[in-house]
Amino acid sequence: SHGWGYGPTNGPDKWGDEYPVANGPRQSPIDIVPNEAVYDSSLKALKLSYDPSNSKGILNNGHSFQVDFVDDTDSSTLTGGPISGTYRLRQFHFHWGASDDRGSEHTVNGIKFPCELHLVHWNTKYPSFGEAASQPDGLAVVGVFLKIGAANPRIQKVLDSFDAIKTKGKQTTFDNFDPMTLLPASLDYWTYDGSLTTPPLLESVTWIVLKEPISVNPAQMDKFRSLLFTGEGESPCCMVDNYRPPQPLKGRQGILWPQ
Ligand SMILES: NS(=O)(=O)c1ccc(C(=O)NCc2ccc(F)cc2)cc1
Ligand SMILES: [Zn+2]
Repeated sequence: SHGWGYGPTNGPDKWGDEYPVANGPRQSPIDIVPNEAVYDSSLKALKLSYDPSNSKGILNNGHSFQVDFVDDTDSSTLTGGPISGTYRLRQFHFHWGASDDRGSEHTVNGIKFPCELHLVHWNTKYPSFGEAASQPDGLAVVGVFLKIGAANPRIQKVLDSFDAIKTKGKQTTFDNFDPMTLLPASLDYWTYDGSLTTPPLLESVTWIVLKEPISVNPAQMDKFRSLLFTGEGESPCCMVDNYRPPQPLKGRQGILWPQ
């Protein structure tokens, strides 16, 4: 079974064999300990401005599913917060567990959430996503925790597309979706310098993790677990537990939060 994944032979503990940066100084995710967070009055409020017409398609990439956005103009951007300049939205995706007791990548005081949303943005001072991904200030990912609670009507459109992308490599159109509708009421956040949480694990991400979770109900959470890691015609393997566990802080400045 060549290629990285989340199984016993190709999972997070094995990634360092092919991607030595896995043991680098600014790896993600991490455990967030609010009481150890450092106050930083220089931080600004997050400014997210998304154009729903930029949403393009939804894809099962064999590790998660992602909703891709047109990122050839500054029409869906992230500014403010801990970053300077303008970062463009490229895609969003999720990580989740086989059961509600796990699934998130970041944890809070060691607590795992059942799911975590990542909105991936790249710094427009670089010519492309791929170029930005290799720069220390190249990417900014907004992380949002999902908890089990009331049904979330906003996420239903995403879940309703799953029948069309059940297996690895399948994609379908996904028009006019505003990712703003997936965000909680408060944009209060923790931030730290980190990495991609999947290979190539590049240390180019300014992480911005929102404090307030959004909710989904158990049936909606089960819908995530109906996707497959495997391709059509392969013996099916449920797409679950596609999360990397927390990594060592390695002396990083604790989590900063805004005023
Ligand atoms: N879970 S996460 O939010 O940290 C994350 C976000 C994006 C990617 C990604 O784009 N990978 C492909 C990729 C990576 C680098 C490149 F240069 C090109 C493609 C991986 C992980
Ligand atoms: Zn992710």
